[in-house]
Amino acid sequence: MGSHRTALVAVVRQELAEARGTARAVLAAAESARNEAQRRKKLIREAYATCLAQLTEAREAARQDILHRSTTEATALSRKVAQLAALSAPGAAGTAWRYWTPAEPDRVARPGMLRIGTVAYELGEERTRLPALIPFLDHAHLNVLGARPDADGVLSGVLLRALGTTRPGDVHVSIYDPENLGGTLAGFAPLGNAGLLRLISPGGLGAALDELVEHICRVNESVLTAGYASLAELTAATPGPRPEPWRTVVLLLDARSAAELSDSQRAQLERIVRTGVACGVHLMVRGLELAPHPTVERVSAHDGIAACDTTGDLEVTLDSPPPADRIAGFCRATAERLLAGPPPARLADLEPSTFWAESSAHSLTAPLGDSTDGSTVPVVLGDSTPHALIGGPAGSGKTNVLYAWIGSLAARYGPGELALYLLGPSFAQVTPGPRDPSWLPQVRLAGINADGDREFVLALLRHLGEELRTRAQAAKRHEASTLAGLRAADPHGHWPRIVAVLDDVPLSADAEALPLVKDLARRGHTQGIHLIVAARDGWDIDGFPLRIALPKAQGVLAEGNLAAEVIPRFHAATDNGVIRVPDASDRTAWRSLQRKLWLLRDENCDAPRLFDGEVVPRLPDVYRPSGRLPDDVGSSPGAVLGERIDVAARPARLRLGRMPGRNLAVLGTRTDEACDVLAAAALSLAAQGPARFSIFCLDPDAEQAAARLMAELPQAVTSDLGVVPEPGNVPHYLIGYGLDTAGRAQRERLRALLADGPEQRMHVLGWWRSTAHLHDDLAAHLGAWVALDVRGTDLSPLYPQPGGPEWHPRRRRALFFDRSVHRTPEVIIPYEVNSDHT
Ligand SMILES: Nc1ncnc2c1ncn2[C@@H]1O[C@H](COP(=O)(O)OP(=O)(O)OP(=O)(O)O)[C@@H](O)[C@H]1O
Repeated sequence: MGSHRTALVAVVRQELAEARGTARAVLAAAESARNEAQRRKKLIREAYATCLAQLTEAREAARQDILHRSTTEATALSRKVAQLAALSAPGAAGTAWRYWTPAEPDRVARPGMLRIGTVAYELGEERTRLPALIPFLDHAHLNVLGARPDADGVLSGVLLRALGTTRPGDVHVSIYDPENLGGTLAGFAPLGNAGLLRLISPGGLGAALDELVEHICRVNESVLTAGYASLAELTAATPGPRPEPWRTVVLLLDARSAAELSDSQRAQLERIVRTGVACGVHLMVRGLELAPHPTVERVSAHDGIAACDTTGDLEVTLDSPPPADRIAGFCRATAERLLAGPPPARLADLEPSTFWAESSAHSLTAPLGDSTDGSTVPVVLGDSTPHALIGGPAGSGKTNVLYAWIGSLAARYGPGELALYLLGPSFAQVTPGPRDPSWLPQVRLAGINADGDREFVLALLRHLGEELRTRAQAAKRHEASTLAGLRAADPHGHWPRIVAVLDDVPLSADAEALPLVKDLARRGHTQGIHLIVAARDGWDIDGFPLRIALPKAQGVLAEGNLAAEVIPRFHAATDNGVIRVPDASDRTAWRSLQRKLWLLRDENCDAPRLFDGEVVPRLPDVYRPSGRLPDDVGSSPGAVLGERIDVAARPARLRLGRMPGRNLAVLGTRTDEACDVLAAAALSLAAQGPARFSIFCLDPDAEQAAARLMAELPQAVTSDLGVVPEPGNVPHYLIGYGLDTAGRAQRERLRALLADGPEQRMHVLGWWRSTAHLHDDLAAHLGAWVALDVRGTDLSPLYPQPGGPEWHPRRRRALFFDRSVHRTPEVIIPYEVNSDHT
């Protein structure tokens, strides 16, 4: 029993121990599960916190980015809006009263918007303002409602800006102010002095409205007849002053006076609202609500704040009214200017709406200036007025008239229609210069500083004579009798009208030039060649039917026409009336026009040739030996001696063929020029092919020049004329300096060379200081000479006619005579050869 119990106890114990063990295990598992759950919970918490932080960060970054972008875009947008506002209301239309000055626009400018205040808005941290603009002239009537002082301020501001952005006289104002009888806008009263302002009496409103409606009918009729939809369109298409001024009618009403308006007055007002803007009639109404219409701009103003149709919901802070003294000062000045007449046209006002759009087939028509009413006055160079004479005393503005005319012509007729030859002291600026590379594309030739070079004037006249002959022959071939006919028969030919301008060129006493001018005047116009001559008083010539007289000019206009006596400064009188000439000599204005035309030119258009009598031409590089020379030299190489005084600036050449007398004498005491002539001759001969040179210098003053020439010439040797060089196939030139002092033996050899050399291709090019040492035995073999400071009579031994040629020596000019070519000698400009290398 005891053992049974013991066994039972043991079993129970055993089971209890097992149960305890199981319970412990379950507890341990439960604990570890709890730990795991807690760990997970912690992890989740941490992840949640990280996620939250990241999200916050991302949200902040996105917010900053959006903020930055919106600020940048808003700044750019606001800048653009500000630019747009400045463009829509430039200058006097938009500047604050503190800085305000009136600005007269170009004739072609159209009215823009006008500022009445500002609109504020937030830009980032800042508060910014933009001008609040409303339309007026050509666009809208203005209907201001609200508090009286605010409304009056808006009205006076808009009226002042409208007047200050248009030309004096272009806006007429009528004011109906039944309570204050004009006192409300008293500052504008001075406009009345020039007829620009009218007060409508309290009983006169009906008549005034009737008259406005009639005016609208009349304007409408002429606008529609001309094929336009509005006065603004007609004005834009019509050159000159406005065909009709704008009419601005200010009605200052209050509740009582508004209630007193009769039905017919209200009906007339409605008509004006509907039709006025297209006819330049604008209402400015306070105290009465106009019937809604697209052309009515409504402004409601209270306590310095306004809302208007153009700015919509935006609140406008109104500008304070313009200062009364500013209004009065402006109106006084405008009235005075108007009474003094409109200002003269500017050079830019002579420009056509399209450059180079005209054909010169029948004439050249261009305005020279405007008349006192502001309309431009065209001047015609054509069949009945082919040539013009501009006369007036010194400083009266002749050159200025020429510039105005040239500019006006050049703006209308392109280089295919017009070619200009200009001779006068001021024409350098139409050619390219170091400071301004532009030129006038129609100019073929400009001559300046030619006072001492009548040869240049003659060359130009002869060139025109040549052109006349060429055209006459072409016309004959095509059986045409006028330029228009020739151009029609030969449409691919190049037949521009030619205008030659001679400004202050001494012609009257020139027995050679005058017949050439007369001949051109008589026959030029049929071939499209026109002359414009500007001269001081005392020059008169037949064949110049178009007369332009400057103040105090004598004998220019028809007898009995005293206009020149009475016209003021900068005016010009013609037989048809008085012209106010713009300031065309103003460099900035001229350059601006020239630059525009220059940019229009064709790429093949050559720059004009400039002849400047004070500039010494350099020996062109093509006449210097450099690079590969031709193997063969022609049978009569040409020695280049200087520049010919002609239209094309060609070199004067002396042909040195195998014929007796083909030698050259350079005569005169001006060492530099003599050395330059010899150097140019020798270098240009060397540039044409194989040649030999012997340099023979007897004058110490010329040694340096002789040495320089030696250095530049290939195959040159010095010589003392001890032996006469052997003839050969290659031409041989003996360049002799200061041959006056040659000894007897040298002279003998020289004579032999002069006499027999040329036929064996040996030629002497020699310099003698005077002709005294050129005895007949030498002179007989000198077929050509270049004379510097030698009197004409001293040249008689070398000249076929007794007494020698007529020659008045002057610096850097030489008389060139080649017996086998010239009938009379020609004046040349010796090239400068050595200025750049010493
Ligand atoms: N319409 C004008 N408006 C303004 N200035 C002008 C006008 N016409 C001429 N002038 C000025 O008057 C001055 C003299 O003009 P210009 O040289 O044209 O006279 P001119 O008759 O050719 O003189 P001269 O006979 O001495 O050559 C110049 O300074 C020129 O700028």
